[in-house]
Amino acid sequence: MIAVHFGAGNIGRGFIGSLLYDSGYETVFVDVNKEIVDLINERKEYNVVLADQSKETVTIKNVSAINSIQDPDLVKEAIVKADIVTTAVGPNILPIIAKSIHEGLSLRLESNKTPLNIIACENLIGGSTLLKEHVYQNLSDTEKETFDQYFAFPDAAVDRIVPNQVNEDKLLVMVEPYYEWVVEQSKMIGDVPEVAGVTYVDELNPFIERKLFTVNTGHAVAAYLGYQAGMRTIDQALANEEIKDLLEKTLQETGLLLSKKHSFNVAEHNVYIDKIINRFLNPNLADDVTRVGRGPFRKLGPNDRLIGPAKQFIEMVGDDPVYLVKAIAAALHYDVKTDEEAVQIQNLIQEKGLETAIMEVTKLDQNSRLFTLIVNQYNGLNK
Ligand SMILES: NC(=O)c1ccc[n+]([C@@H]2O[C@H](COP(=O)([O-])OP(=O)(O)OC[C@H]3O[C@@H](n4cnc5c(N)ncnc54)[C@H](O)[C@@H]3O)[C@@H](O)[C@H]2O)c1
Ligand SMILES: O=P(O)(O)OC[C@@H](O)[C@@H](O)[C@H](O)[C@H](O)CO
Repeated sequence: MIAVHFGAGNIGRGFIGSLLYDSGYETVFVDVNKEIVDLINERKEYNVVLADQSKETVTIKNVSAINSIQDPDLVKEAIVKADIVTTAVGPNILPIIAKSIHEGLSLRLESNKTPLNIIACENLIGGSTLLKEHVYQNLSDTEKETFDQYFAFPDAAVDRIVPNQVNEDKLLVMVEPYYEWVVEQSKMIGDVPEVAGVTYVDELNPFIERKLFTVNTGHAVAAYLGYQAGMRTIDQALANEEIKDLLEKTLQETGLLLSKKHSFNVAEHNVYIDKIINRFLNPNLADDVTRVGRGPFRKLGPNDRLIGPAKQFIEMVGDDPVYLVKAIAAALHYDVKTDEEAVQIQNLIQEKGLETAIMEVTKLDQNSRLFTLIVNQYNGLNK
């Protein structure tokens, strides 16, 4: 069995590649990072180390890699032979890889008319659906019908904290022991691929919202407040009782929304929240606040981990989301010079003013309740 995986980065090697190997796949990584591609091809294996006291090491074998800048034709040929295609490149890169996927799928139709699932393993709601939209962008109606007959883009939720790697061995990845990969089976085509550790569900929305609005909302709170307080890592940020308290209160807000919207059992959800906070406290991860806070433009997007639950909290709970709004204001203050999106937001605020910046980033209506709450919080009126 052959898996083609776009993105041989932290989650690609440390999570998806690892589960694919466990399931008997030969994995072909596609990446633009020459050093990583060359090393994978030279060694044909890499190590994954668990970030706990055991420091257990697993060697991932049966891997190769293609440099999609140097060898675009090899990417297409790999897609022709693939039994599954997965991605972990970051939401902003999906439109870029869509071109190779489109070309690969078109070539596949000439010689291998078997069903294929393409699964985006990114932190966003409807990631595979978005990828499909980009792949289908320039197809005629007839081509779309043919693609629909053979290809599917089931959405997924992936959860495993993989920090930035600072190892001498450039292929080694240190990962937390915990992981969860949930895939929407109702949107799949053909036989369901056997991937160890994947949970197949009929409806993904409760799972992706539970993950994004707990793990990633919580992470964002720790990162943006931690950064403001001068902390380097997430566990250091949470050693500060005030930040930990704000994190817990924010997750109570998203928990209230999630329980109401998806009829989650409140006690069970609280156990989930505690488990997530304990994962953040793992001192072996040393997860930089700047990795977790990266890309604030995306993270302040209308359906992402901060604005998404805050908007829905107002609509469904019928109250003001106090702590989510504090996190949003902290994200608007995030001014890391090496983060292009942070620089973009700070420039917007300076050049066009706070209100226009909030509208452009969050797409909120300036007459909405949430917009007013954010402006007041940012200006220090809501303590
Ligand atoms: N790291 C985590 O803890 C974690 C956990 C769950 C989900 N995710 C999600 O996984 C995705 C990847 O995150 P990551 O932490 O692994 O980032 P990363 O930067 O470590 O990996 C991304 C990889 O994509 C590659 N890439 C960039 N442009 C490409 C292109 N055009 N074609 C092919 N490859 C390309 C990069 O070279 C890099 O190797 C993101 O959507 C992230 O939200 C991350
Ligand atoms: O990957 P991002 O930038 O969307 O979010 C940063 C972190 O919150 C994220 O990578 C988590 O570590 C991950 O989602 C845990 O499953």
